[in-house]
Amino acid sequence: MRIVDVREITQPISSPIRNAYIDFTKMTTSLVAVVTDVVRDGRPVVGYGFNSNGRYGQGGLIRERFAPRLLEADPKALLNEAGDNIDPDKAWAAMMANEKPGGHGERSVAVGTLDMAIWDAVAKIAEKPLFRLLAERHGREANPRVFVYAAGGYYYPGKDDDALRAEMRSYLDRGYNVVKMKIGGASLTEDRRRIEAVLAEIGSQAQLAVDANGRFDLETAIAYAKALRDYPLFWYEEAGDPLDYALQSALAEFYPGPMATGENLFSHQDARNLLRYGGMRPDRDWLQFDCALSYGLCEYTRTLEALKVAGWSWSRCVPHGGHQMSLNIAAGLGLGGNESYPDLFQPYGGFPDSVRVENGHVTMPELPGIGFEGKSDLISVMRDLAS
Ligand SMILES: O=C([O-])CC(=O)C(=O)O
Ligand SMILES: [Mg+2]
Repeated sequence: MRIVDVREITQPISSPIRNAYIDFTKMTTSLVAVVTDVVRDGRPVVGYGFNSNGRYGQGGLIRERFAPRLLEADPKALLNEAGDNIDPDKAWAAMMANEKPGGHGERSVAVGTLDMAIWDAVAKIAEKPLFRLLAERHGREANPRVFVYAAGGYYYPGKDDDALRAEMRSYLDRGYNVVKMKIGGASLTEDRRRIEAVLAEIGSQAQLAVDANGRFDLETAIAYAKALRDYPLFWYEEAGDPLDYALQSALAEFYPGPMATGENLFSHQDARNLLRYGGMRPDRDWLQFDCALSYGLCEYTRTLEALKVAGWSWSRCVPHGGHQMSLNIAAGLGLGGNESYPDLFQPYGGFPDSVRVENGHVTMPELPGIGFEGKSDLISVMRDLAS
């Protein structure tokens, strides 16, 4: 049993949207396929992965360092004790050989992409949905019903409050009861008007989260906090720079409601520092680390361990990214839910075709692996890369 090939390609996931920090007109993702010599249902097992969204394709790093290390490793050294499957932690260690600690940069994205594909292959070789495999490994009961919220509310040219309201209404029509919109890409006065328009639209049918994408300095973050705390928001996300723990901590003094952050923290050490120094409150705040951007599930497991040590429940995690990998982790390990982008980043984000959102929840189908085979538009681009 061995990995016989690793393929990668950079694919566009661009759209004319903008958050407070970047536009997505040139956004890309790396799609990878880890091809094994294991045969299931008459075809070779291929694991697939991609790097969530927001960090561009990682082809250079994958081609030059991480894929060669996987392929050059002694195949036996990557197997589990029983010798009947790949051990993802051993594959991870092989990829990270001769990498210094710290300075996580974007190599965490390259590794996270390959890690997703390895876990997909491992669960397919085991002939189980990844969420069931994870629950078994951790001695837990899987819960296939997962909370999801609809992320959108971006700025884009010509979009007025009516268009924003219509967008949010369409999420409610599709079964969501928490929606998210961007702030910080306009003045506070304008953002207040946008928020009030959305709150008027959703009424008591849903709750609203807002996301500043790390745009604010301390003063602006606090000015927004003072305005936002009058609204019944689901959360106030990523007010300041992701690594500015002092800002996040100061913000807590002005914002009694739930805060959320973490999508741009790419290691368990950074996550632990957020818990140590960021003033985040385990009884109400939300952690959004995205495994695909942060060295994958092998590292995410260490992040979850750091949560436990700091006294946080895993149910406070609602990962960024809207991908099925985090959906599996949520169902298998009891996270609080997962992001979803009903209209964006397709075909990568979203759910298998059979899945419907009901009362803000989805129920995972019993598909081997991560479940990409259940999403026809996605599996077709994946099979174009390798099948
Ligand atoms: O606009 C983005 O980069 C995505 C984002 O922050 C989120 O989904 O929370
Ligand atoms: Mg965000």
